[in-house]
Amino acid sequence: MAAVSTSVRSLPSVRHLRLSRLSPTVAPGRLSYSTGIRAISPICSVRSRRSDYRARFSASAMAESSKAKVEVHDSEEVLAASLAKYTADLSSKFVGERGAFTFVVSGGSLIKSLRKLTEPPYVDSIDWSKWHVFWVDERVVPKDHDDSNYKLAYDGFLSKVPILPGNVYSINDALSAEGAADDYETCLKHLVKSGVINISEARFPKFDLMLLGMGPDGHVASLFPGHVLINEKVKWVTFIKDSPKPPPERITFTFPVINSSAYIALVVAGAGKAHVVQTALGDSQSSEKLPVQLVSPEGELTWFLDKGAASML
Ligand SMILES: O=C(O)[C@H](O)[C@@H](O)[C@H](O)[C@H](O)COP(=O)(O)O
Repeated sequence: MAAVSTSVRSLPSVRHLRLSRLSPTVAPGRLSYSTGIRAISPICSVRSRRSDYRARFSASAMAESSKAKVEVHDSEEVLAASLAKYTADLSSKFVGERGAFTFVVSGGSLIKSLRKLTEPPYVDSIDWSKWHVFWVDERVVPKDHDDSNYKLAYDGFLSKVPILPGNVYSINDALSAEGAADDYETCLKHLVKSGVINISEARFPKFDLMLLGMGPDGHVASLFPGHVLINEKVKWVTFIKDSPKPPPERITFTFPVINSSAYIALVVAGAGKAHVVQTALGDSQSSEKLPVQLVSPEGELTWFLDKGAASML
């Protein structure tokens, strides 16, 4: 762990490590705020023409994190409390600045870690009416299927807070994987146009906060190690039909979209992922990066780890 220096805040249960990583070229986010939010239909059924699938850059040429914050918590319970405060603070910042808060979730154990947001004080203090909810990836199954990330988020989070149903942007589950990816991208384009979602200088959607889980193989969203999709540089949303993690058919945001985010939280708990956390945050010499190592937002990246996940750092 060269290149890691410790700067600890006074919170008793939290260890903050400030990482100074390799490339100095990735500047901290310059946020641009748009106004004039218009309500639009959450049903994103307009089809777009797929642009060519062009992978013009190799994954290893993508930017690496210039800096990331790492929080290590005594337990997943404490992690969840910290994640709730972090999210609530960003919600209030963005609602104050731009009148909306665009919030992206993944599937997996992350949703359980959002539970503190559904309890006091946050359930009462957050301005939920300004929230717009998206998925960084989704399994192409019906919304009432046990594998659905929408169902997971609905059961564990959305059904417990007063977010407007019209501000929840789930996939059209009547479409094929390819169709659902096109449809979701078109939906994002409408929301960028109407000012709900910010746009980055590189003309990708710039979400206010994206929460990512990480798989034990280092995947994020549905971007898996060694898969061609990690090189996608043009599309906003793409699809996979051979996901190594079941179910096989999914749609996923691409790295240019993920890395346009103003804030990203990588939420990882459990000793089973300690090895990959060590690889991701350590001084890896390998030229082939894991997907999680390609998470390098324009804005701020914070890792939320419990002791188990951080045990090899
Ligand atoms: O739909 C999915 O499968 C995901 O969005 C995926 O990227 C998930 O976040 C990781 O696999 C971590 O999942 P766990 O936290 O459950 O291990």
